[in-house]
Amino acid sequence: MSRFSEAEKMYQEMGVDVQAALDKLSKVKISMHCWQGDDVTGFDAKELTGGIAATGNYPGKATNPQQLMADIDKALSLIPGKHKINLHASYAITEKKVERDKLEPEHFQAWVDFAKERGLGLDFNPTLFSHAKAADNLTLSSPDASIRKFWTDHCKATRKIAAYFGRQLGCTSLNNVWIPDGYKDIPADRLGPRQRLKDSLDEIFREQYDKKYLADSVESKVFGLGVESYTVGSHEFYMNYAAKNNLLCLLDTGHFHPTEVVSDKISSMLLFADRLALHVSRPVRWDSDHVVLFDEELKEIAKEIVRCDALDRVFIGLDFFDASINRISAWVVGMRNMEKALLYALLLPHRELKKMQDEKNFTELMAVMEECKTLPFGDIWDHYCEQQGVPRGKTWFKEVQQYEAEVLARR
Ligand SMILES: C[C@H](O)[C@H](O)[C@@H](O)C(=O)CO
Ligand SMILES: [Mn+2]
Repeated sequence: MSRFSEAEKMYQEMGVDVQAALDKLSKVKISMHCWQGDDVTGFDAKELTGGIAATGNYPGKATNPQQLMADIDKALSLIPGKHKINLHASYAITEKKVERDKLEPEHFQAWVDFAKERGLGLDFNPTLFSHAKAADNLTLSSPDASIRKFWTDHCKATRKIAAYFGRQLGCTSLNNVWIPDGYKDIPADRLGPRQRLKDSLDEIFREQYDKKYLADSVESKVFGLGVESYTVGSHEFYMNYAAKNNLLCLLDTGHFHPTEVVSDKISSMLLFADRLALHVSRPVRWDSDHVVLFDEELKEIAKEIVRCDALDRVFIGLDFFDASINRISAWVVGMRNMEKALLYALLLPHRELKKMQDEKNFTELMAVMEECKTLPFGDIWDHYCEQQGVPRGKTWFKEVQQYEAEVLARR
């Protein structure tokens, strides 16, 4: 009997249908963020601003579209499943400089072709940072009407581009608005900037697009570097704005107070909205954007999505940028871990566990939950990787090492 068959039998004894779990996982699309490949630099900017920072100086980062695409290809060859690539507007591929408020779908045609050839989806984000007009960390909430107009036009342009992605690829594109706006020190006026942000958003979202192709989300944050005292786009602001305007609320796991967990928010959000978006990251003491590990909170997030039967209602995207390690390895570890967490969650006997909770059988609930932790999960995961034609175990790392020696080290 193979290790997989033995493992499958053990899961069956717990009441879990392994084949059904593998089948469900193979249909999940995770959005892999392009910006891990070049430390959020983009092709139209020089310096990363906006209260976020990529720290480290690992050699071999992508510095042009060809390199970034080649690196994404390498990473995807080591990740099971068919996924999406998450782009920022700063990754437009243009012959001459095109200002961000003038971007059009054609400036992303190379990405559309790239995605089409590989059967991938594309998600999108306006880039309201790393730009002269965002120098003070004031964009959509700026007191300067010309600055607000520039960024409002930019966001409108990105909605049009994302809708184009959705139509071209036959896969809904999520366009997520995140802005760096805030103040370093205690503000004299909290309402004004939020009122201006609300007005800008009303203008951005005025035009209606087919929801089959475009999903709009807004991402909150608790604080950023240099804007420690006040963030205009707070969680309360965006949760209310999204609910009232039928948009998706995007929860970034690094954008809450350190003892707050996104896993506990998912069920509440899904009770009141059709769809939810996530940026899965790993905050270490703050919004540090470390690579996602197969840790307790990641498992808990995956469990909540699965328990709510919401795999088709939650847009799962990754958001981290570690410049201190091999960037392809960072992608592969994060993506494989997100998938591992989903598989782990799909392999739990949720109905039985829920029944124990409802019957106040908390002793057995704890005992069974603990037993589940030592089921031979790794054998099922290895089988899934083989089934999907990617290396299992740590064999993928050798390929990263080889790519580093042959490609990255020569840049
Ligand atoms: C580059 C991303 O859009 C950015 O990380 C944003 O999503 C964020 O999380 C800012 O802290
Ligand atoms: Mn984010």
